[in-house]
Amino acid sequence: MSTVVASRVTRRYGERTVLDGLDLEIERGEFVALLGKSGCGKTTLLRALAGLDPVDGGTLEVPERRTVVFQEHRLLPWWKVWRNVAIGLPRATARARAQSALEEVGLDKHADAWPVTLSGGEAQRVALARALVREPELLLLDEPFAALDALTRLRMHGLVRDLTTRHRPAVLLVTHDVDEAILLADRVLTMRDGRIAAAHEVASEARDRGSAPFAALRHALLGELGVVEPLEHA
Ligand SMILES: Nc1ncnc2c1ncn2[C@@H]1O[C@H](COP(=O)(O)OP(=O)(O)OP(=O)(O)O)[C@@H](O)[C@H]1O
Repeated sequence: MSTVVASRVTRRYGERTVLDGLDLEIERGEFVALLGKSGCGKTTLLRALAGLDPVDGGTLEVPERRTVVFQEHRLLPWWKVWRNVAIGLPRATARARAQSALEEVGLDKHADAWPVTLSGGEAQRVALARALVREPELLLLDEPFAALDALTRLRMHGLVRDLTTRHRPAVLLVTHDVDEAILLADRVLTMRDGRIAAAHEVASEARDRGSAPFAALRHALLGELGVVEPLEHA
């Protein structure tokens, strides 16, 4: 069963058509990564799915319980960490639920800290806890690791994989990082001319960075993105 069904979605900014009859389905519990050249409309699609921006045409079916993690953590500086996680939760259980979400991202000891005292990676883990505490059916990730250093990013990949395997939301990850897309997603999509141009299922062998399937998929994706020439006999 699909959690997300986008059908013939269009979005225009003035003369420019950014989404042009786009179709997309995401199954329940499926992790989908979306790649595409800068400015091709990835964030526009994600924001439409989040309900943050309208569309001009087509239909969108998305679950009520959906949350977004952005590139920047967007924690409120005047609230302690746990309160940031607990925003909008019923008061009686807020602290306990926030605490357990923070435990899941390894930050329960920071529950009473102020956001300003956290590192970039820690703040982004709090943002993840804040998203997951709501038990979303759809988790939208808009380049959430892009601003992190390489080592922290790798740790975040492991964490996100663990968390999504445990909670099983449908996930749409917008990223520029081809390796990240392959390592995290069940399916990698590329976007071009306002539509999904290609879809690749990721075989479990391809999640090994040293493997031939990883290299082949990486090359195919970079070819689709116009970064390398496609292999003639791929
Ligand atoms: N509010 C807006 N008003 C006018 N044009 C916009 C607006 N938001 C986005 N655009 C344009 O729509 C196009 C798609 O933008 P979008 O942010 O969705 O691309 P993207 O694929 O996420 O890019 P990037 O990878 O660089 O983040 C761009 O050309 C952008 O300039």
